[in-house]
Amino acid sequence: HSLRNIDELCASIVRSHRETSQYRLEELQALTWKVFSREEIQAYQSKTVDEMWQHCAVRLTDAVQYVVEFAKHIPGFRMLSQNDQIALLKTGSMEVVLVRMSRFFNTENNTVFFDGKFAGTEVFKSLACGDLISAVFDFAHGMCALKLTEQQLALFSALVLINADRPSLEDRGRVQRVQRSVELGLNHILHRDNQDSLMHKLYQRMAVLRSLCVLHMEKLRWFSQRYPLTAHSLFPPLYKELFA
Ligand SMILES: CCS(=O)(=O)c1ccc(CC(=O)Nc2nc(-c3ccccc3)c(C(=O)c3ccccc3CC(C)C)s2)cc1
Repeated sequence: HSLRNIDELCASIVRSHRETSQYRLEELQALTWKVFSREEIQAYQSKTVDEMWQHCAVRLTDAVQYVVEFAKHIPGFRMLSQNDQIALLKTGSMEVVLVRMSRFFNTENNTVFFDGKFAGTEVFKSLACGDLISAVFDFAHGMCALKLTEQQLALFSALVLINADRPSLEDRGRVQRVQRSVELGLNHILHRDNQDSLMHKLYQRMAVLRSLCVLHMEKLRWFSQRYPLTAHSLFPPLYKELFA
């Protein structure tokens, strides 16, 4: 890998991240003061469990669509077989959504961007999965503490996605080669920013992400057993394809 290749790799991943982010950082930083009123919070809390799950699943699926676009522009991702691309997205897309969402987390009042405003954990009460919600908020706090730049976040997101340890990969070797080049890119960016120490913290974040997504799948299984109609007919197809 000549330095030129690594620079080009980083540039294309950063460009793809920028072009597939639903919201720009400055856009949402201007919105952090917009929180939900008592009446709006009441309205969310009086939704039934399946209404709120469906409401969130639609937004989550929207965010996942952008991550699929991001993946398609990562050099080497399109060279992988269709099955391997799906396998990586099946397990990685939710993780990248969580990494991206943590950019729009207001640590001052512990709120996350949701439905156009910033929501505290109480907004999600009717989901009946408080442990998942608090784990997501804790993860977002941890990510904010690292104060990643958009470029570092772009390379980290690509590394979260291109993971050769994912289950049911056909050509693990080829995924390893793409993963290795993305790792070199992230190392290069962190070294250039004089933040080599961030690398091991980012690997710790990846371990937390994996446990978060296991929790998400467990809750989804619990939900679809309890509300089979909603899960099978009202959830967005992509959500079912990737998470069910
Ligand atoms: C991701 C791209 S982005 O531009 O950063 C972006 C783009 C769009 C938005 C707006 C948005 O859709 N926010 C959502 N927030 C939450 C949420 C919810 C509970 C706690 C914390 C955040 C959503 C979820 O549905 C969610 C997310 C993680 C785990 C669990 C769930 C609940 C599901 C499984 C029923 S959707 C925010 C940020």
